[in-house]
Amino acid sequence: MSAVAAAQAGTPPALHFWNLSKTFGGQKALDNATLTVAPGEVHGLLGQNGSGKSTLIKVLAGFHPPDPGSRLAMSGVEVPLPLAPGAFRQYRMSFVHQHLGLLPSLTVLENLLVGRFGERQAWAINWPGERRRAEERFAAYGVSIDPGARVADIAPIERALLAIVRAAGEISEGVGTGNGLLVLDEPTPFLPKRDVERLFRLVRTVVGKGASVIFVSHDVDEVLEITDRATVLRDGRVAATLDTAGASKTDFIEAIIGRRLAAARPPEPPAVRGASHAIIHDLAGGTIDGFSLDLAAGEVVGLTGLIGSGYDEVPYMIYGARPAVRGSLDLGGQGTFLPDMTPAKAIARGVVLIPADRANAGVIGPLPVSDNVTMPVLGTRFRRWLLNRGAMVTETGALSRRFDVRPPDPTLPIASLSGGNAQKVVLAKWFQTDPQLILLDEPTQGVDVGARQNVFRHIADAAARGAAVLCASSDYEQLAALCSRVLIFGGGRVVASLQGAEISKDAIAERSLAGAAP
Ligand SMILES: Nc1ncnc2c1ncn2[C@@H]1O[C@H](COP(=O)(O)OP(=O)(O)OP(=O)(O)O)[C@@H](O)[C@H]1O
Repeated sequence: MSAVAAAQAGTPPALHFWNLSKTFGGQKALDNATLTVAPGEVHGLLGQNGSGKSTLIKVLAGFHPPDPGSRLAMSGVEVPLPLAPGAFRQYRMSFVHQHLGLLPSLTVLENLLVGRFGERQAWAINWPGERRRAEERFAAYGVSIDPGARVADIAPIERALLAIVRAAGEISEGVGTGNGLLVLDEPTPFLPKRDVERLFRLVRTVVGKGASVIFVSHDVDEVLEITDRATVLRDGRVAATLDTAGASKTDFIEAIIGRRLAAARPPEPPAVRGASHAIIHDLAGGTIDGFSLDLAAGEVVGLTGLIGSGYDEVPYMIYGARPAVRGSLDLGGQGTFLPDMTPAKAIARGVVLIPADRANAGVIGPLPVSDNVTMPVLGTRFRRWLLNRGAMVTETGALSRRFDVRPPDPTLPIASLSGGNAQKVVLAKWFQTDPQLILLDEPTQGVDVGARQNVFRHIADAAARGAAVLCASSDYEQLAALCSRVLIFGGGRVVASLQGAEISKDAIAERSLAGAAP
């Protein structure tokens, strides 16, 4: 039965939140929100960075207590709030977060059983029997993964499928009323587009077995493809609940950003200009086998390809964060042998890296935004021998406003910002140094459709001020919006190059797939 048909037939919703509010330090992250998920429905949860999506999920997981007066019912039965941590299990809920929660050094089977280690000693587990059960479980969900493989050795898509099968298993083995609810909190940004379809097939199998799914995402195309309905949050309130089949991409974007799409058109790619500014010669290491590139000042060059093609290793090797075995970087006439490069040397030469994994590599969570932002320019913030904290906060406040960080309060710990706003802080932190060479890895991952334009503008501005930009990304639309040249990798080498008017989302996709062909 379809979700809408079930709702009409009077079946109680799998989940019904109402009067849901959550206040942090006087600010409402959720403001009287309502969310209704029908049985067997895939329900999208969308909204700009900081709109309250994660807060809602964390209330459900028992991580945040909501404000008094908030109400929740599961399968028609009211549930007392706040939920205790872990209590979600007794309501047949399970969560898959972006980082999947797997232990890479353990096998697939051990990861499936890890929850039982608390109940039983490892020796008391019947491993051959469990392996058979795991194979049956994978087969029931149409997934093929070797239970004996180490999680570190399987592909990212297989890790995502494993995490979902594990979570779906927790639901089906759980007790309580209803058929269960699986929460997928941005499960796709680390996946190449080609693999997302496999993940969606699994989601359809999960709902086919009767469970409901909440799908949190910034990707409107994916939401249009996989959801039955979607709720859009804006500033903690519900801006719209849309029936996906009857809604267009424009309807979604308008509900998310509260204005028409026209204002959100990407900027024209900057034209190539100027003489050589950064020359990378014969870089090799990891998957990369001989990469050379001559970048002009003001040029934005994209690097892409399928997973495993090596394009995403290039920025880290130039920065000295991954070992190179040969190659050189000539920047403004000064040469560096890349096997000797270190991040400290790179920064001293005006090279900055904005990593994809910013939670681990980009910021120090417990420190205030101002401390994080000041790190690269700390030497300029001393007055006599004392750190001028007042200037730090004032400068960071101005930068936060320029980069549209919300809320623009430099004294907040960066861990309390939403994911997309933390990304804007990382950009502000490095762009203030007026770098010569900017290395980006998935610069708008987790950034909403509105703020994405802002990030593009800052990258284009930095290029216009004379920096050269190298941007590794699997988001072809983003590359088409940003770059004057796109290099496509296959097997560690550049296999195709697109320039100017040749660049489009479809042309990049086509060349990437061709690059992977034997
Ligand atoms: N622990 C916290 N302390 C203080 N404020 C918080 C905390 N967690 C979230 N907030 C604030 O609540 C608001 C909603 O944040 P939330 O993380 O729910 O947004 P989001 O929609 O998930 O954003 P994103 O798409 O960027 O992940 C933001 O203004 C955020 O700064």
